[in-house]
Parts: sequence; structure tokens; C-alpha cells
Amino acid sequence: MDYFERHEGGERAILVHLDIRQIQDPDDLSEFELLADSAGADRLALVTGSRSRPDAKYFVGSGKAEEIAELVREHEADIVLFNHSLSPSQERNIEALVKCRVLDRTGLILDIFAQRARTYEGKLQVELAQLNHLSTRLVRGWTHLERQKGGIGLRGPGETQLETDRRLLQTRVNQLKSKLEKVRQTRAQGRARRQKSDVPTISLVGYTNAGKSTLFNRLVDENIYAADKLFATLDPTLRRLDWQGVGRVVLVDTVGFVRHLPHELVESFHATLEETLEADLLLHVIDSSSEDMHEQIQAVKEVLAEIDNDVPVLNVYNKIDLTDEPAHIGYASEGQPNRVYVSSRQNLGMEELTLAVQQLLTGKLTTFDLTLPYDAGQFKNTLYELGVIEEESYDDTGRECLTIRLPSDRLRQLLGQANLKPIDVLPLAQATLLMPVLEEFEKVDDVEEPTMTEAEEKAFDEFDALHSETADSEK
Ligand SMILES: Nc1nc2c(ncn2[C@@H]2O[C@H](COP(=O)(O)OP(=O)(O)OP(=O)(O)O)[C@@H](O)[C@H]2O)c(=O)[nH]1
Ligand SMILES: [Mg+2]
Repeated sequence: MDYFERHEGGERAILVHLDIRQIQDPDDLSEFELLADSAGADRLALVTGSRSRPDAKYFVGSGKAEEIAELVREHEADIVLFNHSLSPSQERNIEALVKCRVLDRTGLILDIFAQRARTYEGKLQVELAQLNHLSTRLVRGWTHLERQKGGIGLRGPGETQLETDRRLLQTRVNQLKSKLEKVRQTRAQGRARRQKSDVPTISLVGYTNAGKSTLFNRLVDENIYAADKLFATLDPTLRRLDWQGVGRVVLVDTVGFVRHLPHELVESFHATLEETLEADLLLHVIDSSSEDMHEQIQAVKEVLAEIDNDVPVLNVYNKIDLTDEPAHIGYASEGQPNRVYVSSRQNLGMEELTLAVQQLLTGKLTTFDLTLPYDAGQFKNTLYELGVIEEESYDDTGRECLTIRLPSDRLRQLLGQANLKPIDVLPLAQATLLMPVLEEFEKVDDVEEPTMTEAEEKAFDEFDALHSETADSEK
């Protein structure tokens, strides 16, 4: 996938980080250093400073630019990393001055993504993002691109090198897009299948380095790549598991969020976020030992809000082995668990996590007393199979009375499937206060047999959305 020469680990790097007063919430310096390490850079020097706004030519002022050039010579650096977005011309101007490669923040993150991409789709996404990033910077040498495509016969008379390169680039971009579309279709089908099989999906989301993959591995009990580096995970990784105490679920490990993810990356990782949206429950994994915990939680919440996510969230405060917090569950005012304190690495709080997840997934169990109509045998069988019947008896007219315990949403869903309509269904606790419970169902005759299940409809809608999205972006 290497369309441009990616640097090898251990490259000698000069880091540049300015405080730009115009830009609020400047990228944190320590995160930048972490990013540089993650890319495999050997940090030789750090240039800092502040400006009220970026310089048009070099981003930094010309004095600062000279200083960087001097450091490059002195340390024999291979690369200068900027913790900012540079325009193509700024990047070119600095390169000309310092006489080594210059990478901006977007380029740096892309580089890390490229190193970490493990799945086919992830690799396609990264390459597409790289090419998009590079297309605006297509002034430097691109002979290797030409070499790759053979070059001969591709260059029309009078056409400049630049135009040829642009054309080749476009060809490759189109290829990638159609490959990606295929992968996405396959994935949408997989999703539809999963929904039909009624297995709940749980996604691990959170800031980078929070410990998602560690928790994932712990739960899956299967080793996938986890390392003390940013973006140890790039692609959503799915595993089916039989979670003791919870039941069968699909677990999804996702790529870590970073503050100020470049917009082009947000786009190219849309599929990852969509996957997140699909879940029945999100485990928001938080590094509770981090000084930046609150900012990181906020950053994740913002991303989730951006993709319009209304899936229930359980906050998982991880790494309690580094804090004083004991393993426990925290509850929201409505009595639902909303946070749990664990250590994935030290295996603490896993029972609490299981309990909280179980409660959230099954919903709040409620007791209902039902009086069934005479012809509801099929419905009763379904309840039997689900194991939700606690008591059964007959009333004096010979109709069956059941006491069942299950989430009210689930009951509503089952009633709909059986074409039954409750005249009145009261939770037992309220009902006993009022009177001896008597509820009835009446058969609904004028309801048409549904042709598609809700899950199928949803899958179809998604499919359409994916298609129109791809079509739009190709215009
Ligand atoms: N002390 C401590 N370290 C942990 C714990 N859980 C994870 N870690 C460490 O934190 C680092 C990051 O863990 P990962 O599981 O790779 O984090 P991640 O959230 O998947 O990171 P990205 O995939 O980059 O978003 C690794 O060095 C883990 O060993 C924990 O409970 N306690
Ligand atoms: Mg990970």
C-alpha cells in the first residue's frame, strides 16, 4: 500500500509545537510526543513558541524556521514533525528551507494508521485517506508512482508530469473506492445477519490508550494485538462470545478516538463509527489514571454526539490498579448501572462489569400478570421457550393466567409478533395496590402480516444509505 515512501522506525525527528492563540484548545503537547513515539520517531529536539496566528509562508515565523533548519543540520535529522495542519505550500516552503522531509499532524496520524491497519478494509481506508491528503501536495517527486503503473503509454503528448500523476492518482482513488464499497456491502450483510440472529452487539469505545483492546482480550480470552502504543487497534474487530452471566454477544473493539482528528480521517473512518452505532450497548472505556481523563471523556462524548448516537452507554473506568478506587458499580438515579470501576490488566471488577452489562442488556425486569385469550397457545409457547413464566393458573372462566417477568419492551415486541394487543397491562407492583389484576388481550384482526421484520428494514435502510453515500462521494 505504500504509495509514498513511509519512514522506517527510529527516524531522527525534530518536533514543532506552537501555541496559536487564535486556535482554542491547542493540541496537547504530551499527546503529540506520544503520537511521534507511536510513529516510531526518535525525538531529538522540540521547538516551541507562540504566535497570534500562523505565518503564511512557513506556519512558524521566518526566525523560527531558521532555528528549525539549524537544528536539523546539527542533529542530522531525517524529518520535521509539526503538531499542526500545514497547507501544501507551507509544507513545501519548510522542506525547501530545512532540506529534509516535513510531516504535519494529519500526515503523522495517517502514518500511524498505516502502520497499524490490520484488516483489508482498514488498509483500503488508510490508503484512500493518504492519497486524498497527498493529492493536494502533488508537486514533489512522484516517479515511484509512475514506476508502479509502468508509465509507458500513459503519458499523453504535451501532458506534464503533474497531470499524469494526477490522473494515475485518480485511477487509484476510484479503484479503492469501488473495493471499499464491496467490503462495506459484505459488512452490511453481515450486520443484517447478526441482527436477525438476535445476538446483542457490544462495542468498546473510548479514547486511545484507555485499555479497550486489553479489556477486549480479557473478555474474548483470545490474544489479538495490544501494545502500549497509540492506535494498537485500527479496525473494528468482531468476536462472538458466550459471556458467562450475560449470554451470547458480539463484541466489537474499535479504534481509539483522538482529539482533533483531521476531518479527512473522520470521513475515511466513517465505517468504523457506523459499526459503533450498530451496537445495543456501548462500553466507554476510560483511562481513570490519566490526568486528562475529563478532557478525554468529553472528546469521546463529542464524537458520539456527532454521529447521532443514542445507544445506551456504560462508562468503564479502567486502570483502577493505578488509582485508589475499589472495583464497584455506580448507579444512575433511575437505578440503572451507569459506570463500573475495573482493571482489565489486573483482572479486577470483571464480575461487576458482567453484572452491570447483564442488567443493561436485559433491561429492567418487570413482573406482569396476564390473562390470555383462549386461542393464544402459540404465544404461551413462546413465553415458555424464553423461560419467563413464573406462575400459571386459570381463572373461573377457564382462561389461563400467567405471571411473567421480562423487560416491558420485550413484552411489547412479543405481543406485536403474536398479533396480540394488551387492553391493559400493569406491572404487578402497581397493580396489586389497585385491585386484583385482570388484564385481557383481544385478537387484532385487521393487522396485516408484516412483510419485513424491523431488523430487516433497518438493514435495508442502511444499505441504501451506504450506497447513496458512496455515489455522492464519487461525483
Ligand atoms: N495499569 C494498567 N494498564 C492497563 C490496563 N488496561 C490496559 N492497560 C495498558 O494500557 C495500554 C493501552 O492498552 P490498549 O488495550 O492497547 O488500549 P486501547 O484503548 O485499545 O488503545 P487504542 O487501540 O490505541 O485506542 C497498554 O499498555 C495496556 O497494557 C489496566 O487496567 N491497568
Ligand atoms: Mg486498541
